[in-house]
Amino acid sequence: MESSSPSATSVPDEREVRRAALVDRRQRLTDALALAPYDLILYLERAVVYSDLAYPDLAAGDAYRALLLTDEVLNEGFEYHEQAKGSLETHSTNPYPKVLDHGNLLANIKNTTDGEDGDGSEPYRQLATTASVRCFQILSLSLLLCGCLASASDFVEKGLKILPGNKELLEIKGYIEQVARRRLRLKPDEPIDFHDLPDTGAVRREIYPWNTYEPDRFSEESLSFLNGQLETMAPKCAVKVSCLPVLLEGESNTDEYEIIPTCNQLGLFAKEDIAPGEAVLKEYSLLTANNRHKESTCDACGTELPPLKMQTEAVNCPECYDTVFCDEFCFSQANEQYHPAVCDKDVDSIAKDPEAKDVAESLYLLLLARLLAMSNHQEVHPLALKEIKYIWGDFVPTQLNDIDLSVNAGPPPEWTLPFSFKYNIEIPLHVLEKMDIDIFETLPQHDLWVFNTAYSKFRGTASARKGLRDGRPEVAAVHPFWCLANHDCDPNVTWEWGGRMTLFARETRVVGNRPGGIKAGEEILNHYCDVDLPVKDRREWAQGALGGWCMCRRCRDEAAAANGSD
Ligand SMILES: C[S@@+](CC[C@H](N)C(=O)[O-])C[C@H]1O[C@@H](n2cnc3c(N)ncnc32)[C@H](O)[C@@H]1O
Repeated sequence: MESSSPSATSVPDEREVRRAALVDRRQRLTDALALAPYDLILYLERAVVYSDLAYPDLAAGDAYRALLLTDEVLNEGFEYHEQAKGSLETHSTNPYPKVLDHGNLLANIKNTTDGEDGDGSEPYRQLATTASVRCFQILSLSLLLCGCLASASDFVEKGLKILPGNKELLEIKGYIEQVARRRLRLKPDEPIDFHDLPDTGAVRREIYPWNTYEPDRFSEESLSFLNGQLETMAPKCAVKVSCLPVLLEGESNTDEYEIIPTCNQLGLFAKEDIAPGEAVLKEYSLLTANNRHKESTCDACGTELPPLKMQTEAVNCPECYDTVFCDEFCFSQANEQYHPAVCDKDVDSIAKDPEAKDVAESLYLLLLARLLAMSNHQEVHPLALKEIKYIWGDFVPTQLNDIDLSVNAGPPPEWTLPFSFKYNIEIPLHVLEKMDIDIFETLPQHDLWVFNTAYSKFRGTASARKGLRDGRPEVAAVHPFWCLANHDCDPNVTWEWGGRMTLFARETRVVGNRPGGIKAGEEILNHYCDVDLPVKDRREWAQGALGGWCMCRRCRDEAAAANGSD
């Protein structure tokens, strides 16, 4: 009989109890924001909770929304001025809200305003100015913790312009300089060129404890939904659980091992025999993006349009003439699924023709913009849209991400979601504003954690196509069923993306030149890299999409053979 000793019963430790209390407080503040969406103090309070929970990115997101609301309060002509001012006036100015009583802030503000002759110092204006400095403090420290030094530095300077002697801001400025020196490898006396500061970092990639949209991908319900959808696009395939090698970060001595650790994920499997050369899956997706401004691709499916003279079936939207679709089908699908949300709204020029360093980020952002347009037009939460709901997000368990942060260290290696102020916070909100969406009223659909979750799913599943002009990625798309197929360096399919994403059974296999074709029960094995390359190059190429060093049979055999011959 099993006995239960006191140590066997799970007593939550102090850290867990504190964490649960903070998650609970976050929920109460989120509920309060649903009732008072223009209340900048609530945003600041939630930002502090996010900081305490070690989500500096989410803290920065809330502090930025609070900062936008301070602008609304201070500028009478702004769209939400009345609502933001009204909400702020519900808070006391004596004493000030607790969230503003931080370090020397209130004393500094008092000293600065005591010398003034009362001009413009209506209580709510003073409160808004004080709150803006608190926003700059949270923004600069949080962005520093995420590794976004240029934005952190920008916000610290903006805060210091209002309160030049503020001790907390000066301290943060000092930390930014320390980290900048380390990241730029500067000697202590070398000057820092602030234009050189890195501005991308990493944040936690996880299913947030409050995310109720993530399905159990292995449940009967999910699998039967996915298989129902698959019926028309891949009638000979089924989605099933697949046992995959656990991927390592780089080279290891396990290539020769017979048994390696595995994990369960989803994959595509043949239900019936598939002949060599036969189409395995044909998928149409509107979750596409194009980062060239006036480009000749279909706005809906991303197909390259034929030269103008030859266009016979192409359709221009009669309302916003510049938007072109390859045919009536794409035009009607776009109108059903997303186009009215962006039609004639001047969203088109955002993030187009980016600098070389921003090409990939711009495509991910434009995929997010398309998702938001679909969500807005269809009135479905972005994470509930079937185009991304079931997608693999390469999430790291919350417990592994929950580590102490140090201002001098930068983001820990467990944090794997690339992050920048510009692409995760600023531009997505700008896109929504262009779409005439009130970003405050629609917080549940447009909270930063929602954007981060969508980004987690796009990275690792989106495919991109290079432009003919300069070979840079120009068009990207997410095909939620195509991306269920796992990788192998001896693939049994190959793929082609025109208007549809198509998987074909290979005529011959790479290893041993065996005949192609797929037998019922076999897994559909796609390729995420050029399989004609040598093993080391393949592993390096596939690493981004796979999330680690490829451990397929072919890679392990070839690497072990190469090691043996060294
Ligand atoms: C595009 S998804 C493929 C579908 C995914 N297995 C799912 O459950 O939805 C890519 C992810 O699948 C996993 N994967 C694909 N091929 C793999 C392989 N050969 N070995 C290990 N993991 C693989 C990796 O975790 C990768 O990040």
